[in-house]
Amino acid sequence: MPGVVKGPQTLYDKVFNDHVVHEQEGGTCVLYIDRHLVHEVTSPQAFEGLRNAGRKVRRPDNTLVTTDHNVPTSTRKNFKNVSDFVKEDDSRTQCETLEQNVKDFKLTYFGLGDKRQGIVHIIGPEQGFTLPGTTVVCGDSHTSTHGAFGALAFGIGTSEVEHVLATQTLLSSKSKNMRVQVDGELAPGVSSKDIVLYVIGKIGTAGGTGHVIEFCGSAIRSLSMEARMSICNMSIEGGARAGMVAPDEITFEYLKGKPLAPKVDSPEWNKAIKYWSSLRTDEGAKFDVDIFIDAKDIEPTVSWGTSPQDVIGITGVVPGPDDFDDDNKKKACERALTYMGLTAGTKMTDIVLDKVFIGSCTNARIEDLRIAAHIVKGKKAAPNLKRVMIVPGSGLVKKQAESEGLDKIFEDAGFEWREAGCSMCLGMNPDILSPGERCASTSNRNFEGRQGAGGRTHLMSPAMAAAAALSGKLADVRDLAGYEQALPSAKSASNRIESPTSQLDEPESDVDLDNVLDLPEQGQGNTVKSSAPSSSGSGLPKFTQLKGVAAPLDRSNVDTDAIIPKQFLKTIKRSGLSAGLFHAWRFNEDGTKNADFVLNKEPYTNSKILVVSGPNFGCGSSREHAPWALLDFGIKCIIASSFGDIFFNNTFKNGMLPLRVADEAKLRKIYGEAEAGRELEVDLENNVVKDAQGNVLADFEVDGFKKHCLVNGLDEIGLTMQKDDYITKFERRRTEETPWLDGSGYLSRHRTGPVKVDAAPVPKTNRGEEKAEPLEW
Ligand SMILES: CC(C)[C@H](C(=O)O)[C@@H](O)C(=O)O
Ligand code: SF4
Repeated sequence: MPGVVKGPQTLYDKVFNDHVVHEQEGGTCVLYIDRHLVHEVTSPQAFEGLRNAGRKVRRPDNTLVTTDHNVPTSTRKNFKNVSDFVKEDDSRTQCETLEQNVKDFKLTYFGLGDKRQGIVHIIGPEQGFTLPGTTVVCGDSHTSTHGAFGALAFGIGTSEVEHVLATQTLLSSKSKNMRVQVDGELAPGVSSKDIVLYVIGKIGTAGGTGHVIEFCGSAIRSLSMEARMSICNMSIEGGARAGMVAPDEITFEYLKGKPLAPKVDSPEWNKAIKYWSSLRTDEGAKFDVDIFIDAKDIEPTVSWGTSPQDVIGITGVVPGPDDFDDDNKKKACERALTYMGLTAGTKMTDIVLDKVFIGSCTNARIEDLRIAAHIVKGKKAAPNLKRVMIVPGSGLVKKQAESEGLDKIFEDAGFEWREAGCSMCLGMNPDILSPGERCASTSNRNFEGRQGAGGRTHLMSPAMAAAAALSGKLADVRDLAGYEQALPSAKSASNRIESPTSQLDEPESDVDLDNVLDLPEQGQGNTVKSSAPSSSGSGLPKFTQLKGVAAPLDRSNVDTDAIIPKQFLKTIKRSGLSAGLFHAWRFNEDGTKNADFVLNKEPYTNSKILVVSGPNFGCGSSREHAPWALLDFGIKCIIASSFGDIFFNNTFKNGMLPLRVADEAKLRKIYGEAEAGRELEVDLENNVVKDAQGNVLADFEVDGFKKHCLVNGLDEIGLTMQKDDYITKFERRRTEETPWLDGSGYLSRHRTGPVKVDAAPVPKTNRGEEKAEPLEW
């Protein structure tokens, strides 16, 4: 059976195995994708790729599009269209490009004129687009959010967005299993955000690399779906591409009445419940890593530094380099303190703030807003704060909050009540921090410059952010009278947004609905005409040997925000991105080059290779702009002890080689050569790194299939399309076994029923059970 583990299986094993279309020797699988979410930042180049190759979107009915990152959160009262509404040229171009693509490829779209618009990870669950046991992807690292439903959900780069649009599959190999078990009762004032910050503090931002985390234990089971989503959302901050929670009654209750979930009590619903109930880890299943946490050890937790692992309980003090053993960590701590303008030993509650942001895909759901409103009711924002923003995660969250009067509570307290979008989580729209400003934020990343160049972020829960807004400093929510009632107990956690059924037939869309269908024409998909030839197996320049200058970079945990900050993500092209490479490090504030940064020094201005001293290079965001920027600069190979999973994957798609050298001594030797300004040679055919004289410095391993593609310059989409028969067969079976996954259920006036695939009946086995022949790539 392809990809199937013999014996007891984990939740992840089950969902993965159920989606294997085909497995080839070496473990690379064609994995079927049930749900594809698309937004404006990571899709333009993917649609362009489809157009250039004359390819179609294979399953428009399983694709849902919205705009969230670039959108202003100012009032939409006078909204007519994005062209007039979005004032920044590059943001507007991205929004307009998305709408053109939606029209051309006939996709379901929630634009700014539609109440269902919102952050992509909020709208999927809200609509029932996210369902247990599905595979969910998006060109966005926080796709891990959807794992809260027992879905296998992970972020992908733009090349993979194109791959999914074209084939409804991805090429993937099995990850390892990691279990994070949190048992016991949470102390009053402690919420799911504190759990996940605490976990990341324990395992580190690379702790989950190469793994899928299953969150379990009594503390997790007691949480609402909203709270579970906040936890899975931040799995990526713990290095894991995906986090999962086994679906249960709380999950099923949440899904009842959601527009795209099967209709409650219908035969489909009953069948679905039976299947969903089987999605739990078998007794005795093996985890590669096990972490046990006692819920009572967790206190309200906040971040002090510039990595999500830099966290501490609110009663603690800012740590200093002496608190760490590891050299890389000492250096990182020093850097973080300088950036954050903090002194070791300062009490966390003495840290004075400039702004508070309650929003993002981590914490902008209705439950989050209810908690924050409960804390601030009848009180006022501290006078020292320049701004307190509440940004609901979606139009529906906003509507629901307004129906409960939460907007009034916030406005009476002096907070701003905004429209839905990503907003100050990363500031691709006008909501940003000014240099040096300090913000209490319910978002997920505290990277340098994340909320605005020079801005300083402290991560925390909505309850803690609300408390901070009242005191003007970081604050302990437990010092406020009545705080216990703000945080919902598990029993009261049925915060379902009533399904806006009327909107199904009458969406308030700003796109011409006659051009927006939700179904492919009888399995044809929607093609945009192009004179270019369709699929072929080749496409990228070949990578065999690479000889050149290697630049030493003395950093650890380099996130992709640092490799290329958000302002450079507004392009709709893949080229010209070197201008943004390491922007905050390479350039001074006045735009001149920082003479101290390695890539500005000779001979490194011509580097072809980057050697990084610390681990976890390319962690965080899924932006493929990071490898594009490196490549545009001339860097084709990065050598480090470890990499963020999504970045690692993205580099291969661009004919680049991320090279893992785990052996510390060997990496130090390579780094030494780079420091001395000597050339290196990376010989992929023989799997070795050599110095300029040809002496071998290290050997390395690369996945066989990935190497094959690099050495031969193969295009994975073309290769996968050659396996169309297998994909079609899988889809037929999917229609038989999980019919609720066909068709998206929107715009019923256009619907004639579920997607019909003229399938010969297939035997009722678990999907994926059929033995496939190895792919001959
Ligand atoms: C724009 C997108 C690629 C990015 C991500 O992948 O996470 C963004 O959502 C972020 O949070 O940095
Ligand atoms: S992390 Fe922030 S920017 Fe990224 S999807 Fe979530 S809200 Fe948007």
